[in-house]
Amino acid sequence: MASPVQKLRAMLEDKDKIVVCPGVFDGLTARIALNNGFECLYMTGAGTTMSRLGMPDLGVATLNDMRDHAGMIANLDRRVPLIADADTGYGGALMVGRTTEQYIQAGVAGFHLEDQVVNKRCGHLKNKEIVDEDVYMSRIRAAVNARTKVGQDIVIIARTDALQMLGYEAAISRLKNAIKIGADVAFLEGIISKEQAKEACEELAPTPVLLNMVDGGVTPHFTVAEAKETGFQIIIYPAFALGPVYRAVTAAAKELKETGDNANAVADISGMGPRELFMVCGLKEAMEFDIAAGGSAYTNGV
Ligand SMILES: C[C@](O)(C(=O)O)[C@H](CC(=O)O)C(=O)O
Repeated sequence: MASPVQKLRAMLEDKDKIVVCPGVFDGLTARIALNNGFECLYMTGAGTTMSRLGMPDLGVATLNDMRDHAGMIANLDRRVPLIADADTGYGGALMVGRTTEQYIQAGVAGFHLEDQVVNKRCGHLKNKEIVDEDVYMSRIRAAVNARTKVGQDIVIIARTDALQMLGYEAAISRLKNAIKIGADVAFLEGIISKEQAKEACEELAPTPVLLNMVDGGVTPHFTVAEAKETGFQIIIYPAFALGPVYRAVTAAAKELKETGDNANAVADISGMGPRELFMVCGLKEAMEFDIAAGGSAYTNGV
């Protein structure tokens, strides 16, 4: 069986293909995306920071938070590659190397590293700060060298946040230089127009380019078909699950608080008791595994 990273590389080699990655932020949202047949997942750092730490995307999550979360998600279904956010790499070159090794060991197929200061923020917020290009290059080089050192593959996605502060030319130049030293995919954060998107894909070709589809951020809305037509080869949706979960849980909270009942919220999942919900997270396979190993706890069901 091809490894997750081999699968991701094969998808990227197909120039007629766009890899669609719903953003997941925990085991349940990952399971829902997997059960709906997506061929690649994206672990959002913003969502991880919010769900795991209850904090905004301001560089609060550490390597340990991110690696543990990514490892859990990547191993739910080893047939489906995971692209995971690795922010700034969490420190100097040595730390970026360690991050790379640990993401590889965790089973992550691809990850992105950016040029914001370690005290970073979501790429769609104002007043970002970036590091000098030589520091950024040392991050990318550290990732490339760590990959070589462990002798196992991972797709390195170079992200630049330089567009907001330095402008288009400087941002593209950073991405080109990152590619020259071994990055596999380019990620221009905070694209502000469809024209800019097209120009970037053309200038960076044949390197695959990733589109970060943050609705409500600075980038205009693209459908998958439009992104493909523009020349992107990966599209990530960081808020794919965050928005729906926020809305649904807020409605349920209001209902229970205001009416003293949760009838509407329950009606939304009618027919789903605990057993059906656990099915979403592999109940059937877990029981089958136990039975196949000779266990008797689940032979009569649950
Ligand atoms: C892609 C991103 O790094 C993420 O954490 O998912 C964020 C997305 C977001 O905050 O909505 C980003 O910086 O664009």
